[in-house]
Amino acid sequence: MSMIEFHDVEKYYGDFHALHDINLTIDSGETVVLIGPSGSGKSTLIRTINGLETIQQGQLIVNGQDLANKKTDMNRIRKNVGMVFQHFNLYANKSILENIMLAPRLVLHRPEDENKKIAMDLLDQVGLADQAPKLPEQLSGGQQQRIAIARSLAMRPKALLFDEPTSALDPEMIDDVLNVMKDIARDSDMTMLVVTHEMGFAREVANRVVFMADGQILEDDSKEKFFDGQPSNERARQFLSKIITH
Ligand SMILES: Nc1ncnc2c1ncn2[C@@H]1O[C@H](COP(=O)(O)OP(=O)(O)OP(=O)(O)O)[C@@H](O)[C@H]1O
Repeated sequence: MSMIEFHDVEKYYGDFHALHDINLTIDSGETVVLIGPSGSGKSTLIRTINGLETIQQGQLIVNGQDLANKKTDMNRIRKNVGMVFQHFNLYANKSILENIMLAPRLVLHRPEDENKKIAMDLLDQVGLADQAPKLPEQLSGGQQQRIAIARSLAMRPKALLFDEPTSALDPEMIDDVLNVMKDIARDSDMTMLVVTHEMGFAREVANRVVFMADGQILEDDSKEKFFDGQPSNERARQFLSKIITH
């Protein structure tokens, strides 16, 4: 079953044509890595999926709902599709535990005891149970990003979108975050779309690699074809050789 379907999607920022003729289907449970040069439209594409950006043409179906349909309930989409940002976006004046418990309490009306148990289990899963009472600023960037992932998971979404989750982190913190993401990809039936230049992550857990440039999808391959058989698109090949040698 498909979780996300783009059909002939076009997106403009004013006169600027940011997404051209996007056709992409992501099945439930798949992990797809989206790569491409800076400014190619990766963030724009990922942000259309939970309605942070609107599209002007084509059809975008998420969890069976057509986002162009005015009757579509965006809150329901966002309950099912979580997002992890480059800069964590934690609530600065709330404790780590409260950051995780807030949305399930307000949106899902999850009972307090159950909410706390789920939050503590998630903190344990990301290796940060001892940080529960602290404020975000007392944690490192890598720890904050693991909290942001736990916060998304607390909503029990069907899909998680990651927009360059490790690119604001010091190098020594990147692996801890990637390991949490790899565990989710391997051990759950979550659908994951990940914008990242971390090709080790793609090699280990992605099902597919999608390459974008100039607002278009130029390559959409299985991981095996992308890394072993080489992408057929020349720009994708060049991009791959650059990021892997650097
Ligand atoms: N709100 C906006 N208004 C106008 N133009 C925008 C807006 N957001 C993005 N753009 C433009 O759309 C293009 C695609 O941007 P986007 O952030 O999606 O690319 P990206 O591939 O994610 O880049 P990066 O890897 O640098 O984050 C860029 O040329 C950018 O300048």
